[in-house]
Amino acid sequence: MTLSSKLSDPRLFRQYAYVDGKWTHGEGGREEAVFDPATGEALGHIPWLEAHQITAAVDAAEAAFVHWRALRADERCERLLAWYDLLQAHREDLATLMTLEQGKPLPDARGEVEYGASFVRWFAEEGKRTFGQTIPSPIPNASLGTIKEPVGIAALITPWNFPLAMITRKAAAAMAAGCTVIVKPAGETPFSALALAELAERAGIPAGVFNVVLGDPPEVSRILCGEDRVKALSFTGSTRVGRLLLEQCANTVKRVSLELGGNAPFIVGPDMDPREAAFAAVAAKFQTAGQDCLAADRILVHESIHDEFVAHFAERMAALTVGNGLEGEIDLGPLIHRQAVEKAAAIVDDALSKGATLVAGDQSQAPGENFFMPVLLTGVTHDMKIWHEESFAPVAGITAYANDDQVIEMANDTEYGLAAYIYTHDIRRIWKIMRALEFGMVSVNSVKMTGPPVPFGGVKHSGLGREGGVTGIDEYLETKYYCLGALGSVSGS
Ligand SMILES: NC(=O)c1ccc[n+]([C@@H]2O[C@H](COP(=O)([O-])OP(=O)(O)OC[C@H]3O[C@@H](n4cnc5c(N)ncnc54)[C@H](O)[C@@H]3O)[C@@H](O)[C@H]2O)c1
Ligand SMILES: N[C@@H](CC=O)C(=O)O
Repeated sequence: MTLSSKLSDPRLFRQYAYVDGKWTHGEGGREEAVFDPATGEALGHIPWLEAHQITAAVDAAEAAFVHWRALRADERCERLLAWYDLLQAHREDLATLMTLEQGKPLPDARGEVEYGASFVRWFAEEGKRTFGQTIPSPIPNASLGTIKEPVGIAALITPWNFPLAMITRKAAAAMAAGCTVIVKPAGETPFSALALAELAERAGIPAGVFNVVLGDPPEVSRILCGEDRVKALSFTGSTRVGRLLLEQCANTVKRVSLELGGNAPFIVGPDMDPREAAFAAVAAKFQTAGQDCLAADRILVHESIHDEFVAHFAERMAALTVGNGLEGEIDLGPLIHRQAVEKAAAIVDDALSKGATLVAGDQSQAPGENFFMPVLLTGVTHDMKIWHEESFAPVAGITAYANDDQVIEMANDTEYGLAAYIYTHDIRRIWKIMRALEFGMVSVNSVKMTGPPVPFGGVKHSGLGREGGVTGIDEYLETKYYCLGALGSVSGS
């Protein structure tokens, strides 16, 4: 059964790049297979564009920028809202495409389509609020002020774990600001990006405004980062690659926003109900099969409730179902590829070799070579990989702590600073710990913490800038100051 036959609208399944409003082959004959991580079967192929074709995408985005920026904000808003409506109308097909290429269970994929679409709607409206300022002038007979203007072409390089929402969270903001975009999705999950392009075209978004290029990642980024005409780079992905891209953008002094890796602590206070906290921790750990920048990587439990918490955590974890995301009632799909499984196994082996205890996790039960059964470790310590590395896998590491000062030090003991969780009902403890944590986002007594109004982003090695919220569009805007002199005497200036 072909992938197209699984869609009610087969034209959403595209196996070409999308440049200047045209579906584009690679002229060098290079291509890459895309696999269903659950079955290992090839879903299709995508071309790798040649260097001159990436440059042609910049040419197209440059030409389109002139007209796109000239539209009124409400005209851009109309087209973005049309795109939003089409994302909603095709949610089922988009979710099916996503589950097939990324592996997440269908309900999670539907949720991501909704999540991704919500950024399009949010920024469609935000684009009408790019207000400037008037400034009381210290200069005689002059009027001063500022105007917000689009930076120009934005290159957007995105990951495979949220293959649709990580694109729309960037592209919608950039396009609402009046910018044109060149998206380079992850090779593991290109079809969600290409379906976005198909629906952008149907929404009346002009050729050259939303482009999707495909190719060898280092080669593509070297071209886009080295292009002086590309004025902004927004990257979501690993800290390792984020560092590379930041360096590559230095010569052209681009606006750079980075959404990088996470290593979230999940802190449980002594006043918490152990069962309630444990069930929340399972949800925070195993979301997206642990392949989530917000996944709870280090679970820090007050010593007074540690053993009860571990028992409830193990009970809830044992009830999780692992399988093909297209099947019903699945909690965890596969990891994205075999290397991810091997990395997860290495993190577990490293922890055990350094004294951790394996409470649960039997890989012999895995239903396929890309699956990794949930693992629960206790006694995790500072010297283990699981403490410092983003596991990006369904591996939970729990350890006990004695007091608030100690848990703050433990939580901050990482180069990452994206998200952290605190579970306690003591308001003084909440305020003390939240203020002391070195993280961009802190969620108290809630696993769910994101959405379009949220300034999403991290500190330390988890990134630069914020996406979403009322500041996300600023990543794609310049502030131009003007001084209108020799106006003759005007009152109040
Ligand atoms: N902070 C956030 O909002 C957020 C959201 C989702 C994922 N992430 C992070 O993304 C990572 C998982 O995604 P991933 O595996 O796709 O990340 P990755 O860094 O391997 O790849 C991300 C993108 O960069 C490209 N890329 C890879 N190597 C490159 C290179 N050498 N030069 C240029 N481009 C290159 C990939 O093709 C992909 O498009 C995790 O670290 C996760 O925490 C962060
Ligand atoms: N779950 C995150 C994506 C990171 O992996 C989000 O909500 O943006």
